[in-house]
Amino acid sequence: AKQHPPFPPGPPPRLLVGNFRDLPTKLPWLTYTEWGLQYGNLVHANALGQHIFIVNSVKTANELFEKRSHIYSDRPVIPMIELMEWDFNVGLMPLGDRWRQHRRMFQQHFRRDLSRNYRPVQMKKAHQLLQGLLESPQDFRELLKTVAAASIMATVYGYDVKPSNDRFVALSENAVQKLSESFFPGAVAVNTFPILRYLPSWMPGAGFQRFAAECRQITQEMRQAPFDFVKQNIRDGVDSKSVVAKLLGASQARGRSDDEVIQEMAATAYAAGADTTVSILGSFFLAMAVHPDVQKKAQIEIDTIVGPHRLPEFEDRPSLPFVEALFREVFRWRPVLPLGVAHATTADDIYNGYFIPKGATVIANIWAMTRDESIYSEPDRFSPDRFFTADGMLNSDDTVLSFGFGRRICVGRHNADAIVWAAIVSVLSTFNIAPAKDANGNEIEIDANYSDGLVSHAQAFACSITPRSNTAKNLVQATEVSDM
Ligand code: HEM
Repeated sequence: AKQHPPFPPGPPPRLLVGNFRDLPTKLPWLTYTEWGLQYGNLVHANALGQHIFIVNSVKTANELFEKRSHIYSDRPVIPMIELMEWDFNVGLMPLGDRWRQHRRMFQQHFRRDLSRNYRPVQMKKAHQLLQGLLESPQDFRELLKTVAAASIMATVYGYDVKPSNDRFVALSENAVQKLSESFFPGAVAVNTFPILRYLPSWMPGAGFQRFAAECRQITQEMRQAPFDFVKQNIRDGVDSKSVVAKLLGASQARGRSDDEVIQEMAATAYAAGADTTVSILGSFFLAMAVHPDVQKKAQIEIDTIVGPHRLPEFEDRPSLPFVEALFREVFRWRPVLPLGVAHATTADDIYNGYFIPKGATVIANIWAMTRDESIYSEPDRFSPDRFFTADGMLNSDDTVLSFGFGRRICVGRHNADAIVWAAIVSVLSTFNIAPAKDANGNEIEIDANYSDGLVSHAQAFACSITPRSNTAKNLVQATEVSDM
């Protein structure tokens, strides 16, 4: 074998299995962050011959994923994804023409300037969230799922999701659920290190083949059903604005039939955008329930700028710096995908004298980056004030690390940014979020544990959600009337 520079430091490998047994299966980002403190900003591990690199600082992430994006933009191969026919998802695709075509299609409809077109519909969905909170505040978690699904379905398919038991949402949830089930057994290690799927003992048997066949059928239906809905609407002359309608129009104008790619792209928007949005909004509710002082400060800002007679609009955003800082802090405090989505290398590389081979899995430990004490003092504390300069101006730290890096950076981020801001500002302006009380009137302490998995969620917690005032209540009710 040819000589190469050393690998970066990491936990000492064992005979044959390497670090396989060191790989954490519970909240792995915490262990990786400890490894970072012990070994450095770039940690090397080796599981059964697969090289894994963990990037623990923003600086190293920028050096590798951004400046050397020509090397660090592939995805690790996941054979089971293909078996289930989930490989239509651009986020899981290896680099190549197919990825480029899909990514371009997303780009064309979700880039920053065009994302503005979706704002009215997103604000409307945020207002529907308010109506839901008024009617059944105890169901807020379900309502967050609805607002996330509804904003994407409206944008992509021009489809208005029903408040409950919506058939397209059920189809997609089912398919996404199957996808995450497929990550078992050994869930987290497998999510993070897809190569482990090659392990003979984990090789799926006939049961798995049946499971895969079932998945294929569901994902097929998930792509087809809402797509047919759009086609029907186009024939009826009632949809020209949804992403799918526009893509179909453009492809027809070029005399092409791109139905399949369009279906795939649309279904991916849901798979990538719904659960992630639910997670960040859940963290917002949690943060507000435990930090009444922060909530109050944001509400005072909104009251001062927007006044009591209307709800906030996107145009208010630049005038609401504290809400902006709060928005940034939610994303920092609880990054949605604490380990991002794994990248892979397409060539050998040397960084700071260390060797990173072609085909390695490279993980952005976003959790560690958001806990970096040299940038964020007392990182576990929820404090929007950290985003202000000494003279009270919003600072320039506006990169949302939660959206990932380089050529693979979240292609829906402008859309996500808008719906999350719209929901946050709308809720703050009209509701108070507080811990729930028990029968004796004592506050129930909130247990803020987070789930494992690619997308991490706050586990169920109770909170009290009440209108801030009668005026606020009236405003919420009034939006309902105008939507009818
Ligand atoms: C709060 C909401 C969201 C978060 C936190 C989030 C986060 C992420 C992250 C971490 C990645 C991987 C980046 C990397 O590889 O470095 C990603 C990729 C992606 N996201 Fe998002 N996302 C969100 C919402 C959305 C929405 C609403 C859409 C669609 C409209 C979307 C579409 C995608 C797609 C298609 C990819 C794959 C890109 C590729 O591999 O080339 N995301 N997202």
